[in-house]
Formats: sequence, structure tokens, C-alpha cells
Amino acid sequence: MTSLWCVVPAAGRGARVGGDIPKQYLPLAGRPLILHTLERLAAHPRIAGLMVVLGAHDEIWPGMDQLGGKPVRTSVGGAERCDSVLAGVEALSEDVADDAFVLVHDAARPCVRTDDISRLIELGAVAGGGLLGAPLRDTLKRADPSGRSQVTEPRDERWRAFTPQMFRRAELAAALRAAAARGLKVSDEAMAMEHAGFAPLLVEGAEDNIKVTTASDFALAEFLLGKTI
Ligand SMILES: Nc1ccn([C@@H]2O[C@H](COP(=O)(O)OP(=O)(O)OP(=O)(O)O)[C@@H](O)[C@H]2O)c(=O)n1
Ligand SMILES: C[C@](O)(CO)[C@H](O)COP(=O)(O)O
Repeated sequence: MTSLWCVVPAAGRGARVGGDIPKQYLPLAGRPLILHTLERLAAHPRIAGLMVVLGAHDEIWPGMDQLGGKPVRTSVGGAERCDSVLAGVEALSEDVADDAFVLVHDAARPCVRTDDISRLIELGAVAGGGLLGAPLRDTLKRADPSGRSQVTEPRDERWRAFTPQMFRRAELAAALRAAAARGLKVSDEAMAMEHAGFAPLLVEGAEDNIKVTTASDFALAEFLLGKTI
């Protein structure tokens, strides 16, 4: 059973939450949000270590070098999430083989389920890479600038993208570099891989793997923490 490293982008500012400190350090059920995420990842039997990507001026990171017996390393992120992920993936170049898979999981998704990570690892490895997501369940509208619905879009074949996402280390680094060179701001790893000619496998995961994005998400994440594992 091979195990793999997980890159955890945690260099964002959390502007949409609007706290005094970045959202990953705000309390969730009494402890910093990021700790819940890291503990859940470190507890997964297939995860070998964590590469946490921090903001350049982060003075809050507690400085751990292991968690649950797994090594924790850090690197410095960039202005956009894709810059931070690339920094983390590159920082693993001496420890992780080019063709080995790495996971990427948002620090801001503390409710990820262990069995969803397992399924992504199993299915993603066979497919050459993939991501957790969920098919769109609601009716989809396209709005005009005034907020009025112009048209109802087909929802077949539309998915919401979550993390973790899993790709071979060197292929992901190359795809992220190529996107950056073209000035393309990719919002997830799969988008970079799509532009590089890959078709990442969509692995259905639980919808409660929410990204804490606004202040109201903290209450929901706190509720979900106890219900997911
Ligand atoms: N330059 C960045 C931007 C984001 N992230 C990380 O990527 C994840 C998902 O990003 P998002 O939820 O958009 O976080 P923020 O960028 O912090 O949020 P906002 O856009 O509201 O500032 C988070 O764990 C965040 O810390 C990062 O590592 N580097
Ligand atoms: C990677 C991601 O979590 C997939 O949903 C998301 O794209 C990152 O969030 P952002 O708000 O677009 O930076």
C-alpha cells in the first residue's frame, strides 16, 4: 500500500470572511480551523506527510513538525491559490518522485470525509488523476448584470469541484507552470490539468465537504464536523 503526501494551501487571507486574522486561524469548535483539517488529513492511513503552504508574512502558524506521527513541512505561498499550490508541489521535489501522486487539499475544507479521500486515492490512481466533486443538483440559471434570470442552463454533466485533488507530482507542477506562463488563473488543479490535455476523473464525494468561505460557514462547518469523519 503506497502512501502519498498532501499539499495543503493555507496562504489565503480569508477576505470574504473578513476577520482580523486569516480564516484558517479563526476558531472552529474552539480550535483554529486549520488544525481540524490537518488532523483529519494526518489521521488518514494513506497520507504520508503534509506540506502546508503558508502566507509570506504568516506569524500565527504554530510551527509543528509532526502531527499524529506524520511529518509536517511548510513552504511559502504566493498571491493566488494556484501559486501557493505550485510552491508546495515544487517544495516536495526532493522527497516525492516525479511520477508519484500527490494530494492537494484546501486548509479551508475541514469536514472532508476519510472514506472520500480513500475512494479518490483508489480511483484517481487508476485514472491517472482526479478530484472529489458532486454533480449539480439544483436548477441552474444564467443571470444578466441586473440579477435577472436570462436562461435556464442544462445541469447534466455539470459538477461542483471539491478537494482533495490528486495528480502526479511532476505533471501537476508542469501544468500549473504552463497555466501561469499563459497568464491563466486556474481556480483548481484540475483546471490546470485540463488545459494541459488531461481529463481528470470526477469522484463523487459528500456535499458536506464544504469550503469555509464566508463568516456564516463557520457555524455550518462546526455542525458538520461532528457528523463527518
Ligand atoms: N494565495 C492563496 C489563496 C488561497 N490559498 C488557500 O486556498 C484555499 C482555498 O482558497 P479560498 O477559500 O479562496 O481562501 P482565501 O483566498 O483565503 O479566501 P478569500 O478569497 O476570501 O480571501 C484556502 O485554504 C486558502 O488559504 C492559498 O494557499 N494561497
Ligand atoms: C479548489 C476549490 O476549492 C475547488 O472548489 C476552489 O476552486 C478554490 O476556491 P476559490 O475561492 O476559487 O479560490
